[in-house]
Amino acid sequence: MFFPVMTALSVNLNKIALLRNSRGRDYPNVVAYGRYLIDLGVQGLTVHPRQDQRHTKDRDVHDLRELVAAFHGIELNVEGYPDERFLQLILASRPHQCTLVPDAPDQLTSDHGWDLHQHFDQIKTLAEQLRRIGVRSSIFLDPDCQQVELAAKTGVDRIELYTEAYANAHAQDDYNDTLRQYRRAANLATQLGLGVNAGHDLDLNNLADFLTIPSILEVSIGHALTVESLYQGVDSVIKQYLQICSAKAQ
Ligand SMILES: CC(=O)[C@@H](O)[C@H](O)COP(=O)(O)O
Ligand SMILES: NCC(=O)COP(=O)(O)O
Repeated sequence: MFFPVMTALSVNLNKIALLRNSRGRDYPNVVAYGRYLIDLGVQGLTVHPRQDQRHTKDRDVHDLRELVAAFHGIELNVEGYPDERFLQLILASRPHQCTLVPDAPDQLTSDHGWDLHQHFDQIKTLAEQLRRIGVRSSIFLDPDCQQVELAAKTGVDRIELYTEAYANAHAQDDYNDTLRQYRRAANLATQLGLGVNAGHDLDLNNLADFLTIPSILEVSIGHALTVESLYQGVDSVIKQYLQICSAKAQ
């Protein structure tokens, strides 16, 4: 089984874009902020341009694609529901990774993974389309071994484990059973040849315990990281995340 030396930190810029959008001018500038994060050492940037464009907009994807192209090894991960608009955006911008999320148009935030009993053919077709254009595919998934087995048969490259249930259990200080479920799903995915990412509600308090699962290739973190940066400053917060993500290298 392949275990990464360290987990890549991909910072989700949605909440930076939300702040920008609230005043109708380009401040904070999402690309400048992304550049600042790259200089601090993050390995990736994530955006989730929702159908209503209330956070990151399609334009941001193109601008960030141009930014990361100037940095060797820095990846852009674009997440979203695969409607026609989103797929055209992926085709035009060619990010390193596209994470498909089963969001409804009016969804407040992502709150479930794909049900592959229902959407197997759709995901199989999309995985093939993404492979053809050279974009790594990932799908947002609950930590459910049946879903992981189906995911491996769709041909996707990776899964992103939806971690809200883990984060909630961790906040209650009662997370061992839940974490075991994630560990089982991650181990099975790795055995079946899938890469494993994770995200949603991860934060400085719960990440280290989650990364005791050795196979996590990438975590995408945005909401809590932005709030923590308000309290502690972004330089310090990113430094702490990078320490946690590289702890297994020591
Ligand atoms: C798929 C996922 O968990 C994230 O993309 C998360 O939904 C962040 O998006 P919001 O910032 O819109 O909540
Ligand atoms: N894929 C998860 C993500 O990008 C960020 O989720 P959150 O940290 O904003 O909950």
